[in-house]
Amino acid sequence: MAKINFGGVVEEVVTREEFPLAKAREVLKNETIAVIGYGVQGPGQSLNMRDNGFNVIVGQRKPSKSWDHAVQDGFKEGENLFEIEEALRRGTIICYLLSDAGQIALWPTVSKHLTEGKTLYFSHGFGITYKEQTGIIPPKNIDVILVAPKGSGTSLRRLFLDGQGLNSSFAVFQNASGKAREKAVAMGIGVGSGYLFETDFKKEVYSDLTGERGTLMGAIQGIFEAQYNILRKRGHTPSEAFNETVEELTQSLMPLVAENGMDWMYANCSTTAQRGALDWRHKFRDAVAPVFEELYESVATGKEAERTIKLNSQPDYRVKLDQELKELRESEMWQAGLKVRELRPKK
Ligand SMILES: NC(=O)c1ccc[n+]([C@@H]2O[C@H](COP(=O)([O-])OP(=O)(O)OC[C@H]3O[C@@H](n4cnc5c(N)ncnc54)[C@H](O)[C@@H]3O)[C@@H](O)[C@H]2O)c1
Ligand SMILES: CC(C)(O)[C@@H](O)C(=O)O
Ligand SMILES: [Mg+2]
Ligand SMILES: [Mg+2]
Repeated sequence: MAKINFGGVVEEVVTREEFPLAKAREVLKNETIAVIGYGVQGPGQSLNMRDNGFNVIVGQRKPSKSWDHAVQDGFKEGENLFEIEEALRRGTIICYLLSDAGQIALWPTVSKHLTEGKTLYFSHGFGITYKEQTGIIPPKNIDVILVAPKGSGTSLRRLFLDGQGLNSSFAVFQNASGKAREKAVAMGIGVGSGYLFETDFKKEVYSDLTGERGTLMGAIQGIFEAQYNILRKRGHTPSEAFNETVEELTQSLMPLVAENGMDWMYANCSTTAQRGALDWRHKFRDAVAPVFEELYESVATGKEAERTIKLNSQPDYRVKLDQELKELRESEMWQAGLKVRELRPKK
């Protein structure tokens, strides 16, 4: 493990240099890796592992859109694409990549196939951490590991095809074989991680749920809306409000942050902008800090898990989610965004 100083705190990470793909292939050479579920992570992880030379099979309900998606991606029925139970029977490493709510429904089926020597793999600490609510309690005589790519399965695949890699966390919950850690790291390299940092199942799920409800997805939309609304209320046009709220951020400023940090982005803006941003950041931080306290508490007490399980286990959960996404898409702000995107000059 490489020791890296992250802002004054030394942590150990696994890089591709010290754990090359050839080593990962050697560790997993006798394994049949069964990816159960072909939603967002399923395609990204299984295609990267397949391209990396691992023995991957996909298990998916048939007929379903996800089954057709797997066929389009080159998986062949009876060869490396099976109905879920058949994939569970064949797999030695079971990658449980159904939705977190879906994992509860299928657990009685999955657990039947978790015989001694097999490995259960997750990409989220959800099922294990909230076991009182999920009922996911694996048998003691198997390895239970986690590799959680820190980003969308779509980005995992895109970055892999670009020759880069998304960072992932990894963790071991049960080490029946004595080799669980090595297997987890090998899987992390196999799915195309850039580097891997160690965590445990609880920390993974607490940070992940906080992040996606917070700055990564929930808070960012909330802040966009608040700023867009005030600009519109004060007489600005939709195009001006959208450009000043979203387009400039994604097209001009965030790429600079990604490249070289916030101070560098600030330094590439006017001194007027720097003065204002450096003053106002404190007020925004203090205003949202109590919301983040509430959010973390909701995650830690299991309230977020309870709500997710309850709503995403209903038969029409997909219809309802799609309806809410449609409302977002059809809001004035994002309709303005659609037009702004169309006006971007093409290469
Ligand atoms: N989406 C991401 O990019 C992402 C990133 C990191 C980690 N994760 C984690 O990876 C896991 C998989 O997430 P995802 O977003 O790919 O899942 P998803 O919501 O896209 O669902 C995956 C598949 O589960 C199937 N499914 C749902 N309920 C089912 C049921 N009852 N029986 C059989 N099949 C069912 C769906 O048809 C779908 O093909 C989750 O634990 C998630 O938290 C996801
Ligand atoms: C891609 C995310 C938000 O990082 C993941 O955590 C998810 O749940 O989809
Ligand atoms: Mg998540
Ligand atoms: Mg995440």
